[in-house]
Amino acid sequence: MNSTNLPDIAAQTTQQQQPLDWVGMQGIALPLQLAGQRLKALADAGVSLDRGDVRGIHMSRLYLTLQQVQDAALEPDLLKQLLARFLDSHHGLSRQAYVALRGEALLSRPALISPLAGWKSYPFEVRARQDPWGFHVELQVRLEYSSTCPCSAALARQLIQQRFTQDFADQPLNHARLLDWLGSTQGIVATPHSQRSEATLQVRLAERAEDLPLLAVIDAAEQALGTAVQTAVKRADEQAFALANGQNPMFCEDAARRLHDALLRLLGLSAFSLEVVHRESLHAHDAVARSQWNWHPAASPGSAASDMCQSRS
Ligand SMILES: Nc1nc2c(ncn2[C@@H]2O[C@H](COP(=O)(O)OP(=O)(O)OP(=O)(O)O)[C@@H](O)[C@H]2O)c(=O)[nH]1
Repeated sequence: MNSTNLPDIAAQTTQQQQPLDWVGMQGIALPLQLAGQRLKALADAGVSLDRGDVRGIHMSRLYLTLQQVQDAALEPDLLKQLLARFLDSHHGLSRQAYVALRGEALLSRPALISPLAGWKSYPFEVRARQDPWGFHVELQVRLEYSSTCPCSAALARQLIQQRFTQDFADQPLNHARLLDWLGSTQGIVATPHSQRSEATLQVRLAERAEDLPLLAVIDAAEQALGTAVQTAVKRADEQAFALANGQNPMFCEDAARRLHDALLRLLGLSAFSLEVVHRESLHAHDAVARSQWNWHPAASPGSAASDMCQSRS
């Protein structure tokens, strides 16, 4: 039996006359090539159904077209071609096409001091949309870092000062004794708390961006934060990490501002939105800060262009 003998429900018309914003499939398993690796990903693919009288879209056409992304490095141009094919396969039915690809990029990260390295996983999502107003790509990535509470650090320093006053009251300062004291738990009587923290960065690419800036965004963010979680760690690396944390205490507000500045300096973006979550060890709840630049929905006519025109202030 060939397909012309099979009932085609999608081709039927419907009385309801209701166009739909998004119709498609979610959670399609797919290999991807990104950051020089072949990754396991999940994809959502869809189109608008602008003909209110048409019963259904052609799911299989989107599914089969999607298979083409596995053969080349994931770049904006590949996504643009993919969405153009989605629309070609739904000519007369759809004016908007969407794809979202989620996975985890495994990147090798060096130790702070020792000549070692290890792997770190960065969950990411790439979202692309083609509509009558243009082509839009967004990249989202999540990364982890350590944040030491600046208030706790100041409170700990105060306790250390008080202990010093107590232990050395009315005594001439003796270098050797002071050195011993500093190296003892007696001396450093209190330590600040720090916590594993998480930043989620969403960036919208400028119209003519040629690459997906996954590595650039991660590197800029980790540099701005200064205390990204580590992979391979020997004692020398842990000591360097302790120094980095001590020199770099931050509230969630500090982390959000640093990331905002870092993303503003990255070229090739037309907008971004970020959130930091400090999973507090002082509290049972999280401290959270958000920031954004130009991050309004780019679905309306002219908004993508106005994204491009706004100055980075
Ligand atoms: N539109 C639509 N299709 C669905 C849904 N759930 C499952 N499908 C199935 O997806 C399959 C593929 O649909 P089509 O792409 O229209 O398949 P086809 O008619 O053989 O392919 P074309 O000839 O290219 O249209 C069909 O067997 C549908 O029944 C749904 O909710 N909506």
